[in-house]
Amino acid sequence: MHSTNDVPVLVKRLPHGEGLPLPAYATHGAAGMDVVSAEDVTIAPGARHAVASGLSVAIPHGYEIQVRPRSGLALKHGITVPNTPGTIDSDYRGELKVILINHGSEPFAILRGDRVAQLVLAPVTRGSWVEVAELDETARGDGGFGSTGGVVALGS
Ligand SMILES: O=c1ccn([C@H]2C[C@H](O)[C@@H](COP(=O)(O)OP(=O)(O)OP(=O)(O)O)O2)c(=O)[nH]1
Repeated sequence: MHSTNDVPVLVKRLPHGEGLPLPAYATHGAAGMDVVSAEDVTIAPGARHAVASGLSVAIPHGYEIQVRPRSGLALKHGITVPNTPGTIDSDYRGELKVILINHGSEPFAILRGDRVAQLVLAPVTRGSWVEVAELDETARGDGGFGSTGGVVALGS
């Protein structure tokens, strides 16, 4: 594997992606690269759309790309990624798409070139199952789903 600070990712522009900027980090410390839309589309309130990026990629084995929402769009317009984080597999060669849902009350117009989401390159740890008849005991046991306490403000 390459240094986790600079992992080359092969990217191919599709015909409808010509002329658009590649996904890019907006600042030196940004975790995600902003990705732009390759299409004009309006998402009605409550509707979903797989937004074209105009790109296909070949991520090195051992990595994935996570498609995450942009907080500004979420806060101001209710636009988010319903499958967040979307998973781009290292063996996927189709077009990278950004699934967006409009939780707002107004139609949301996207213009070609608008930054719609961010892409986070991340290492993947794969596991393998070890099947056993019994698991070890712990103090938590089967407690979950709020077993350690609720929300103070709600008195629960
Ligand atoms: O936000 C996303 C999520 C997925 N994909 C592409 C890349 C990914 O590698 C492929 C499959 O995604 P996923 O495994 O999440 O989809 P699935 O519904 O399980 O379909 P499949 O049976 O094709 O794996 O679709 C995107 O372009 N954008």
